[in-house]
Amino acid sequence: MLLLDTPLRDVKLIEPTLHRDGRGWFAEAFNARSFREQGLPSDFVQDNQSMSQRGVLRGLHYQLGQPQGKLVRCVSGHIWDVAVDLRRTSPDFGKWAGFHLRPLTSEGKLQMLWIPEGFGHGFLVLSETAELLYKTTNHYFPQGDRAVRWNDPEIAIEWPLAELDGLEPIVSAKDTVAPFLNSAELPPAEAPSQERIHA
Ligand SMILES: Cc1cn([C@H]2C[C@H](O)[C@@H](COP(=O)(O)OP(=O)(O)O[C@H]3O[C@@H](C)C(=O)[C@@H](O)[C@H]3O)O2)c(=O)[nH]c1=O
Repeated sequence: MLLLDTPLRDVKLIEPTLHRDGRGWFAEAFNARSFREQGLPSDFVQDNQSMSQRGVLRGLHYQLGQPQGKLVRCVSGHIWDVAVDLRRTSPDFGKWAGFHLRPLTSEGKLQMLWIPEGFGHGFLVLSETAELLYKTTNHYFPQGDRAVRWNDPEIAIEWPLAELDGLEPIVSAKDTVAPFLNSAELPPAEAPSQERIHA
């Protein structure tokens, strides 16, 4: 398994070893021991799966109280995934990075994105449909469910909207009215690792 740095500190691309043979390929998409050895969390508690149509834009989401680190994998279609650093004390606060995710990269690699607790997460679907699988380090906590506006000019994410050929992004009612970063209720300054609730 390879762990690759990205322009955002602590956000990593993960490439599990892919074993090809005459039947196709095999990979350990997640191995708790390998994750621990690389200094990554291995105690994921929830697996989420979502399917979206072309043009769907979900985000930018995060949770207060029970922050979620997310291990994101696109298992069908093509998405552009984005992480925004919402850790107030981080030198990268407010910075974003975007990643094209597909079941396999153009070089035939399996690639996942690790987004730690304290980041906002979103994605745009560029194919007719796309399915996302992601593991989380904490359970869904509806009372702490929060979003920052996907097109906040202060964050200035360069969403690849031109790839939608004129289609307007499809955004949930909740995400359409999400606050901008300057008025959003953000996670506490210190990562509350000891307060993480894995009930
Ligand atoms: C996220 C989530 C939602 N739900 C329910 C609530 C609601 O009825 C329905 C759809 O929820 P949402 O509109 O919040 O789904 P969605 O917009 O897909 O939210 C997700 O977006 C991406 C970008 C993330 O990073 C995720 O953590 C999550 O926030 O599913 C759960 O039961 N468990 C969960 O873990």
